[in-house]
Amino acid sequence: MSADTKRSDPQAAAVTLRGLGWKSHFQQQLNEDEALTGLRPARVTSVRRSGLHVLGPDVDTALPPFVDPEGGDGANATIGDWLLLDSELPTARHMLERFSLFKRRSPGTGRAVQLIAANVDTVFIVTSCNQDFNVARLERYLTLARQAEVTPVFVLTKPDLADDPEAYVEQAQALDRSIVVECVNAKTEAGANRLLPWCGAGQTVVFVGSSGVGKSTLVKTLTGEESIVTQGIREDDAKGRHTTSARELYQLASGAWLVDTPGMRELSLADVKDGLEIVFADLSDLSEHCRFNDCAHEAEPGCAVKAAIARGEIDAQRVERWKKLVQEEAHNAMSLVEKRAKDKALGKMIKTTLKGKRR
Ligand SMILES: Nc1nc2c(ncn2[C@@H]2O[C@H](COP(=O)(O)OP(=O)(O)OP(=O)(O)O)[C@@H](O)[C@H]2O)c(=O)[nH]1
Ligand SMILES: [Zn+2]
Repeated sequence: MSADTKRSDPQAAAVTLRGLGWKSHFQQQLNEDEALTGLRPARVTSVRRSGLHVLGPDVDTALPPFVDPEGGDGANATIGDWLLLDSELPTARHMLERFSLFKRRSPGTGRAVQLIAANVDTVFIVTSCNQDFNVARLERYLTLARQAEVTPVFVLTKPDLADDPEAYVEQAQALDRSIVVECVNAKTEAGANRLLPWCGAGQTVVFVGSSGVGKSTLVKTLTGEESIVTQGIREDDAKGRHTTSARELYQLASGAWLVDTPGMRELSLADVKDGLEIVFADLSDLSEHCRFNDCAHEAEPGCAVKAAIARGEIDAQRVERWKKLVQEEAHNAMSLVEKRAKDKALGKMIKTTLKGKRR
């Protein structure tokens, strides 16, 4: 999204737990653990190297980075997380269990997991009714959404520039009959307002999609001109100067919270095994009937996938897209060390083969 996207100031409106996205999912955790009594919930609205910013009904402050002592891969508090604060200082004591999470592998550093955003309700997967429309890309975003356990909504923009927008809607819908497909002219208020059902008070949403598909245009309308507009919050940098930094979680006119972080663009297809099994459930089920456990569905005998293609029961192109994503996921999920070892082994194998040929 372009930097001139207008931001409403979360401090402007009265802050309530529910308005911040508090749900029974979180309340239950409080109720079930006596040790948490008396702690105050606040939501992480921004994450920097220097620390977090949290917002709650009676708190709006910077905090040092928080790592939940219970540990694990996802122990760092990230944007959208709920923390429980000590009433005095305030200090973060506990992180509440998330209901959804976008994460990625940081490139080049082996297995380190980077958390992008937590507790997101809806991901708007935006594409246009033109050459940007690409079924493989939609499947890729869908896989990321399913992995994160966030409800996907397809948003098809620029119908006003297309001869037959319905054809695009039909193609998107065919990917998954259970997903809502909205076809909207992003430049009109009526168009953007079609997204309001997912943007109620306390909902958390995020937009993904290629550059130029209309994400900023939609957000501008949803931000609303009448709300107090800022470019972010002022923070002192190390040299004591005021720098303006955008918050990564900010509020739309309807009361929803928008995740706006560059991390969303850099999501890679690592660790999306579950996502792939949901998006391509029919194909993974089918592959369980292949004779070989590790069937690549190429030329193996007894391949159930190939057989189903031959009988005309499944779409061969979809199978190819699935195989490509599965391969990409496996490659991304490998650590750098494993990748190097694999390359080395391959190099050795080629050398030996060449030697054998020469002989
Ligand atoms: N005619 C028409 N133009 C649109 C529509 N949606 C977006 N546009 C135009 O497409 C251009 C790109 O829109 P943006 O909102 O900047 O796209 P973006 O997805 O935010 O792009 P990035 O900021 O690069 O990620 C702008 O000139 C918009 O006015 C639409 O539904 N109809
Ligand atoms: Zn097979």
